[in-house]
Amino acid sequence: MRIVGLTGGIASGKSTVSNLFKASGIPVVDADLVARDVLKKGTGGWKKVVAAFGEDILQANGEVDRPRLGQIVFSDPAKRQILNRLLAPYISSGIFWEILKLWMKGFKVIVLDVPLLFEAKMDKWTKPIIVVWVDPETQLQRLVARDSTSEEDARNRINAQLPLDLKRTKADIVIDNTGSLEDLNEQFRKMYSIEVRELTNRASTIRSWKEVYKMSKKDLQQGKYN
Ligand SMILES: CC(C)(COP(=O)(O)OP(=O)(O)OC[C@H]1O[C@@H](n2cnc3c(N)ncnc32)[C@H](O)[C@@H]1O)[C@@H](O)C(=O)NCCC(=O)NCCS
Ligand SMILES: Nc1ncnc2c1ncn2[C@@H]1O[C@H](COP(=O)(O)OP(=O)(O)OP(=O)(O)O)[C@@H](O)[C@H]1O
Repeated sequence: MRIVGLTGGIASGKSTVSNLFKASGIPVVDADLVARDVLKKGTGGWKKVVAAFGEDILQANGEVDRPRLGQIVFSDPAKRQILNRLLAPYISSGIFWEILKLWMKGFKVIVLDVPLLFEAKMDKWTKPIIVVWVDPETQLQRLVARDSTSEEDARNRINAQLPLDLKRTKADIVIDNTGSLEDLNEQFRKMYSIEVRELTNRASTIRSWKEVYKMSKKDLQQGKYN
């Protein structure tokens, strides 16, 4: 199985590119969705997070108040590190199972969409690595507009990740998403036809599911990605 890595900065356009992959028939494992599942009411992750952050982070129905928890951890690196370390084992297991399910269905190429691919050292699972880049001003504007948030909160969230310009230097393929959606579509089509389609015929990045499991234990489970 070939695992294509998809990453970038917050609101740089990873989900938008993911949707283009899905529309081309390539399945995507979305780490943000896995991270949501492991924080649902009553799960192991939920219990640990409530024990560490207190019941103030809960809504009346017992689910985590995500914007509230976000305000706390994105303005305080030490608290973010606590959250990362608590959730990392659950997220890594969740990602592992999603990959395994796709493997068992017989997919030869899948995309792993992880905002913190480099921070969590999951980049070594994936080849090629696609970084969706956007210029800083556009990134800020899109984040503020999408999440209806303040510029200060948006800057905190952007600064919680490795700089996008640094991620860009680690990429095999860079998609510049500063322009229009048509422009993005065009870049995707070119990249897809040149780079991705032929991957089905090349050697695998992952040879056995045991290897994926071993890696998920070793790196991500330690949660050292702050
Ligand atoms: C703090 C939480 C509750 C805020 O939830 P919210 O719904 O507001 O944001 P959402 O989960 O949709 O994330 C939006 C974006 O924020 C960025 N982000 C999320 N968590 C982190 C983090 N720990 N460090 C840096 N950036 C992060 C990512 O780019 C992500 O795409 C949530 O982000 C969370 O549980 N984060 C910890 C889990 C994690 O590391 N997720 C990243 C996937 S590996
Ligand atoms: N080329 C574009 N032109 C205009 N708007 C865009 C473009 N690409 C993405 N957007 C918008 O920018 C916002 C961020 O895009 P998207 O949600 O795909 O980013 P993301 O990298 O997945 O974010 P996150 O890290 O938070 O998951 C969305 O509202 C999306 O509709």
